[in-house]
Amino acid sequence: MFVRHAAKRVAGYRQASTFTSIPVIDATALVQPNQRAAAKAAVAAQLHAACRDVGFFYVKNHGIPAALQQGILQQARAWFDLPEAVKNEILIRPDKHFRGYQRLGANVTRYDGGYQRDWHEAIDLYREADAAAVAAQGLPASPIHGPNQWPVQRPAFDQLLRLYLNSMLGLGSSLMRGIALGLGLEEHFFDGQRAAIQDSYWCARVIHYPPLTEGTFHRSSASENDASSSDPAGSSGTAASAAAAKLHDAAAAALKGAEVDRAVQLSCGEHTDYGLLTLVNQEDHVTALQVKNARGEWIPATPIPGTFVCNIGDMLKVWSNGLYKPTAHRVINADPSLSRISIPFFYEPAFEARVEPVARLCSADRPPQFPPVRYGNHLESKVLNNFEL
Ligand SMILES: N=C(N)NCCCC[C@H](N)C(=O)O
Ligand SMILES: O=C(O)CCC(=O)C(=O)O
Ligand SMILES: [Fe+2]
Repeated sequence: MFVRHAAKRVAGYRQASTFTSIPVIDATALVQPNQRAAAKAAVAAQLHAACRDVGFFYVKNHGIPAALQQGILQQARAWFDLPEAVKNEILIRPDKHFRGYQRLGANVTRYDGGYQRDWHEAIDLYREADAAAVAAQGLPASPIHGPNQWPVQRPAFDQLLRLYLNSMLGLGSSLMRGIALGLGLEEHFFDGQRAAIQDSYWCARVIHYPPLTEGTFHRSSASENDASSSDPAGSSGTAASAAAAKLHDAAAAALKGAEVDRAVQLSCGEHTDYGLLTLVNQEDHVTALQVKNARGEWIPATPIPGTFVCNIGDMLKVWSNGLYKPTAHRVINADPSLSRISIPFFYEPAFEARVEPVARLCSADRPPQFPPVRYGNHLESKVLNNFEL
């Protein structure tokens, strides 16, 4: 099976696709030391086919220990069981750099002409970026730069999460090396030489999806979710946080009045991811993530124990000059008796990365399809517009 794919390495622009299942890829050759080049190339060819034709794949034998992959889900579940007042100690806010705990309904999915609240609660974390250090490098400030609000209310979770995120950063970079090879690029293409700041501006979202059948979103609880009225510390802050608050107010004003009543409440609305590569750690007991194929059919990403579900994001579309496109997906947690935990880890470009079609993937037939974009701008355009806090 390896050999057949490996022999057939063509970068055609076949348009995805009427896939009805999601391929499973064994990552051993990318994550274990001293692997033969031919073995890496074989995995790279599978990644290439999956990214081009589906935009989604599972990885197995990824090197993250089962105890860590499972343990972090269990710890997360216990954290979400804490009283609301405790969780609100790390409430997400503009002046907390959009990091921390988002309550049910705080995150929204935008549609033409409106938005709908997603039916989940979550903790958002990003690569920590110290504002003073950013300034010292002569780089511009961002409302997103800052420290994380770690879930210190449960130290065991906090500690395991730090270990987990570090491990996922390693796995993300290993898989991106395979993807670089699959594109016919130098193995380390995505490692950091693409940017002024060397590191991936990774993101992680620890998510709890209650069953949808607990009721569609109530407008009354929407107003309870008004962070500014319930948070005495909200007014303190520096010029930077004032600027962040102002930016956010402008975004919120754009959202206000545009909340739409859609017939169907979703756990997470249809979207593509923002960056390079998403790795989803999901509980095994419920199928809720769905992936859209070219016929508009929703294909379930049924949990396969021990794997991560992976998908590519908007920036890989640009870098690959449209050879790879991010695949739309959504979450519907419909079973009334089951709640679900998932932890997507987003391996992203550096904040300052200038993302543009790679010259080798452009030709006279196919000139650059996208203008260059600074990843930080793309991220800000999403994060500053996807919260109704
Ligand atoms: N945080 C990242 N990168 N994940 C993508 C989240 C997409 C869901 C969000 N409601 C939206 O519509 O954007
Ligand atoms: O919960 C999941 O399975 C995926 C969530 C997702 O698509 C996202 O947060 O970007
Ligand atoms: Fe997603």
